[in-house]
Amino acid sequence: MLETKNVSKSFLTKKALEDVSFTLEPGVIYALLGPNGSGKSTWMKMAAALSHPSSGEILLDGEPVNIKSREKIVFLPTDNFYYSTMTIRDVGKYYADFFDDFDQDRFASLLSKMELEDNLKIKTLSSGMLAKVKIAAAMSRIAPYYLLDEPLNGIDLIARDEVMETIIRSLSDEATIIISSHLVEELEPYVNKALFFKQGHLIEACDVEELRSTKGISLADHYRELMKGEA
Ligand SMILES: Nc1ncnc2c1ncn2[C@@H]1O[C@H](COP(=O)(O)OP(=O)(O)OP(=O)(O)O)[C@@H](O)[C@H]1O
Repeated sequence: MLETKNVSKSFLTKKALEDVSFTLEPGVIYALLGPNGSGKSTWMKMAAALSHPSSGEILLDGEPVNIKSREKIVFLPTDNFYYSTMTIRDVGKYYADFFDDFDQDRFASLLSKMELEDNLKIKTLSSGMLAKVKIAAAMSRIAPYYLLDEPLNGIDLIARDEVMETIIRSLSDEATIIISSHLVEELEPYVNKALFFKQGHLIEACDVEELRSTKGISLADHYRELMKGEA
């Protein structure tokens, strides 16, 4: 279980997150939604043990997340962390060296689904192609938790659905995934639950199917309602 308990995070005087609590359940696909600067990446980096809460804690199976928890938590950050001279094949080797759970065959198959040749150099890729390589590498790890920060950035409209399907198909039934994105409509068909951040607060957690059946509104419309007044 991945539990966020009363987590706050400040950068000097800026409060990026304030008293946020929620638990990610196994086998659920979550959308992490909120306007720019609402704290989504800040939470992901802390859950990936790349930074620490100012107060509160994030617990993986009862223990505060730490370097060791990276074995169970796959994190896809927004920035590019590959060397420009690497080929896509080198990216696979680099992951295989770092992570025992990295599945080279799955990486090859995901690259082929996304029509990427593994002899291409990182510096020659378009931003959409690079985004696909990052997704293929992350989803080739076999882990219980995946945290994807804006994975669809740079990917064209037509390819987004294919990429989302590739992500979802790569998951085992028990795996938990949380995807942050501003592309609410694109995420909607694939997610079970949504967490809404606004100005550093978790303002709502909802079940997407329930939203449609009881309120008769889409996730995107619910988002618009909740974020009214935001720039
Ligand atoms: N290293 C940092 N130093 C100072 N302030 C930071 C730092 N990282 C984040 N912040 C601030 O914390 C707040 C939350 O930022 P965060 O990146 O988590 O938002 P976000 O919801 O991921 O935004 P976006 O959708 O634009 O990516 C913002 O006001 C941001 O300026």
